[in-house]
Amino acid sequence: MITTTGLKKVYRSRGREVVALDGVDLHVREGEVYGVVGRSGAGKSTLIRCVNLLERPTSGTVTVAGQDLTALAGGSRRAGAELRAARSRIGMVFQHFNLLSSRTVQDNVELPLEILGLSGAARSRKALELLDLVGLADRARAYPAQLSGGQKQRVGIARALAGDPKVLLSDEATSALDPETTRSVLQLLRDLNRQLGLTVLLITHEMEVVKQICDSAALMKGGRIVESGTVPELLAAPGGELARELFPVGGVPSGPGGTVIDVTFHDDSTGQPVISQLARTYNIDVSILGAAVETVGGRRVGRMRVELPGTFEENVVPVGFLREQGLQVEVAPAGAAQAATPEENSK
Ligand SMILES: Nc1ncnc2c1ncn2[C@@H]1O[C@H](COP(=O)(O)OP(=O)(O)OP(=O)(O)O)[C@@H](O)[C@H]1O
Repeated sequence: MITTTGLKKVYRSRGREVVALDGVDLHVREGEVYGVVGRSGAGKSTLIRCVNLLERPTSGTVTVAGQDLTALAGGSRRAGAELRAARSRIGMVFQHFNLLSSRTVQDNVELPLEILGLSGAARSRKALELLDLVGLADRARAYPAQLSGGQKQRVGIARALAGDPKVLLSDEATSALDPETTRSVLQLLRDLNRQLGLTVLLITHEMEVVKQICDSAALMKGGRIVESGTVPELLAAPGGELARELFPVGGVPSGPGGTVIDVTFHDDSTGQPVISQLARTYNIDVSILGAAVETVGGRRVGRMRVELPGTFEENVVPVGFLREQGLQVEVAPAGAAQAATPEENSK
């Protein structure tokens, strides 16, 4: 649904060059919620602004719903008619809501419809429908100053949906909200994603956002995507930074001579007594070093770090047994597992 290839953005200011995007290849599938995370300055805002061409990339292409936006005329200051039309099909929500304080809630939602040239009656009908969808039908006549932060963001979301977009971009939509309001706004985005088949690309610096609603995620550093994949894939990636941050599980090995493995299990296999089966079947002592079960993207995911006696070679069969039970097994990253060599880590 959204594809960028070789996306590069270089800002030039006062004779200095800043490479904000350094060759970003992003692929967001239709109907998924995709989160881009990274520290301040990683290039997240630039990326999202390049996706709807609010910022014109220095090079590379952006395709949304099969249309190459970079081929359309115009840019950040003055977009051509085709680009304006394409943009109206891409909704965007902002961290600070960007509502007009002098307009009522309903009039804020009607604004993009005015620009699209809808008649007064059609605008009003559509705005009320959208406010109902975000749970604010009774606040249509209120002004932004009379709303809570969460309600303001709901208005922002209703306004973003005015052009019936298939794609919604979210620029740190929950960063200004408290944790409880954050959860309810994220739940709304998830519901809209499912109900309307909306593809959502969001940027955030909060791992909780990825945990709660993302199907896929990417980690940005220095203008590049350094890790990406579906959330289950990321959780299973050995030593992956996103996996560690999404779902930290620690545990110190008892000493040298053992093999430390991280076992990840999903919905079906949570609650199965696989570790005791392993110990019984192979008559080995299994030490559990750390474990946790969490809900990530609406699915129950468990992770356990266990230590098996002996070298990795001696444990090939027990590891194979765990994999046959549908579990993802990776040799724990170096440092945790003294017995593991780099080759073993990549097995
Ligand atoms: N208009 C601009 N002119 C010059 N440099 C810019 C401009 N916008 C962003 N940059 C620089 O580009 C780099 C990436 O910035 P960007 O805002 O995309 O990062 P970010 O990950 O979104 O960070 P934050 O969460 O702090 O916004 C930074 O070094 C930033 O200083």
